[in-house]
Amino acid sequence: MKNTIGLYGLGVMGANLAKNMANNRERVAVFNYTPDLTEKFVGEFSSQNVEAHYELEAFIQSLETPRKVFLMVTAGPVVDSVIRSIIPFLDKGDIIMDGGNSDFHDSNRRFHELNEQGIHFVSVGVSGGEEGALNGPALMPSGDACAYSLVAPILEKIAAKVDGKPCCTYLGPEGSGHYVKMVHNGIEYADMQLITEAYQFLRERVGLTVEEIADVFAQWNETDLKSYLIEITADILRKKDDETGKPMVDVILDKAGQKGTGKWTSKEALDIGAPSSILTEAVFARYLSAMKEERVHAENILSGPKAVDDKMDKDYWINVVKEALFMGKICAYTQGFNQYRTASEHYGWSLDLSEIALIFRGGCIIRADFLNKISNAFKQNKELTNLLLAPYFIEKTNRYQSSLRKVVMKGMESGLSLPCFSTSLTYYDGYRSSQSGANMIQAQRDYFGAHTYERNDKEGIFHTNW
Ligand SMILES: NC(=O)C1=CN([C@@H]2O[C@H](COP(=O)(O)OP(=O)(O)OC[C@H]3O[C@@H](n4cnc5c(N)ncnc54)[C@H](OP(=O)(O)O)[C@@H]3O)[C@@H](O)[C@H]2O)C=CC1
Ligand SMILES: O=C(CO)[C@H](O)[C@H](O)COP(=O)(O)O
Repeated sequence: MKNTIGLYGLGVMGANLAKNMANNRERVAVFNYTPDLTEKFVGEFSSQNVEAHYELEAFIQSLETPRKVFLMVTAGPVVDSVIRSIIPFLDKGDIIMDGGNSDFHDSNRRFHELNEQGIHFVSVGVSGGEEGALNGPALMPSGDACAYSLVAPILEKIAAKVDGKPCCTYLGPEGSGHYVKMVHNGIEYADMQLITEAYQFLRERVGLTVEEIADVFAQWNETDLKSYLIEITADILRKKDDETGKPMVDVILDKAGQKGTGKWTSKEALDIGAPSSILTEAVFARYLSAMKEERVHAENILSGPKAVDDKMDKDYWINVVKEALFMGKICAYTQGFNQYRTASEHYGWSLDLSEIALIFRGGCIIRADFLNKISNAFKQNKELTNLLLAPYFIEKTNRYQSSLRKVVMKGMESGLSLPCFSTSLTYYDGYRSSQSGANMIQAQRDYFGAHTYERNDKEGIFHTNW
């Protein structure tokens, strides 16, 4: 009997996706570039639904037609070289899926190049890490809708489920699925940075211990802040280092790494004119964190405000920080979904923002209860220009904006760097201001470069002889 799907790439994600498919009664052929990972996979997982292959041609020929090949390999040129290697064994109508964190520009190109050869290409954004890949990731597929309908039964089966609905929906043409995954990661960066700033404020300004902050996060996870990232933050704060007995978080070097998807989101925001400032500030915060040696040097040279030793009411401030964090998250998700809307218009993709929020409810790193509210907001008003203007978010921001202000002011006053909290507030205040100050910029542009301006009292294009 032929296999229903082929999984190429048995690294961290690919191995677990193959197990997930087999556990869901798909007959999976597996292949890896080097035999070592295939041997490791076969050694740790045995299932009558898995057939391991060490020859590429035999792997492809073991698949029922139209053949469905799922690639889970390192993003970038590797994907192109793998596609080139399997093409000779494929027939017209076969389907290649790419589940890696590929740049959507590459996915657009691959979609069209393969289309010309009669091969369907489905971009599949995958989120959920190692555990999600095994037990149910969030999947963001795009490409040819007919091709998707052929792989949908498998993808929807292996995806996470929330309220019985798979966290997997066809999103749009070309590489739009990888675009959705990219911005998901941009939002992920912002969410992580906001949580980090809440933690820093509670520790350095309010004076809570690591253990107390773990309890605070665990308690927040019982509220409207409930989310995977809040949950794991509580777990992280409880973990002690075996060697020193110190909290794990205190022995980890404060230099953040990154693989690039957050940066791509920001570059793309600049290209299409989406004001994703909080997402971008989170990328810059990682860059600044990576300059550890310079920061250590500067600490002894550059002055800040005098140490403040006012006693802060712990219970009062825990609640203020909670509301500030929720407010920051609302602004960050607003920017991410605004970027989807702008990209959808820019590329002509017709992305359904309500469906994207539904996919994110389970399996993925940014899964959170309040994605239901985001989904409802876009479902109730398809023309919604900005999430901040949806009734639920108007009510929340009206209540929480003053808390974000309090945390930013207290933090700034004491010299605490709060890049995403402060940028959230700046974005919120900027968006709700009918008067922006850009009239001055227009005047300056016209003064030095005769770039012209519009007037607010009559139609037309004007220039002043300054
Ligand atoms: N880890 C995570 O949490 C997530 C990762 N992703 C994305 O999934 C993809 C895979 O990630 P992950 O499983 O973590 O990575 P791993 O490093 O664990 O696995 C990489 C895979 O790519 C293969 N590969 C590398 N170079 C080549 C090549 N030249 N030709 C053929 N195959 C090659 C490797 O095979 P070999 O051993 O032979 O080199 C291996 O199977 C990436 O795009 C990643 O960004 C997406 C979501 C979450
Ligand atoms: O895609 C993911 C989750 O959704 C990966 O975990 C991602 O690689 C994390 O990004 P970075 O390494 O840049 O922090």
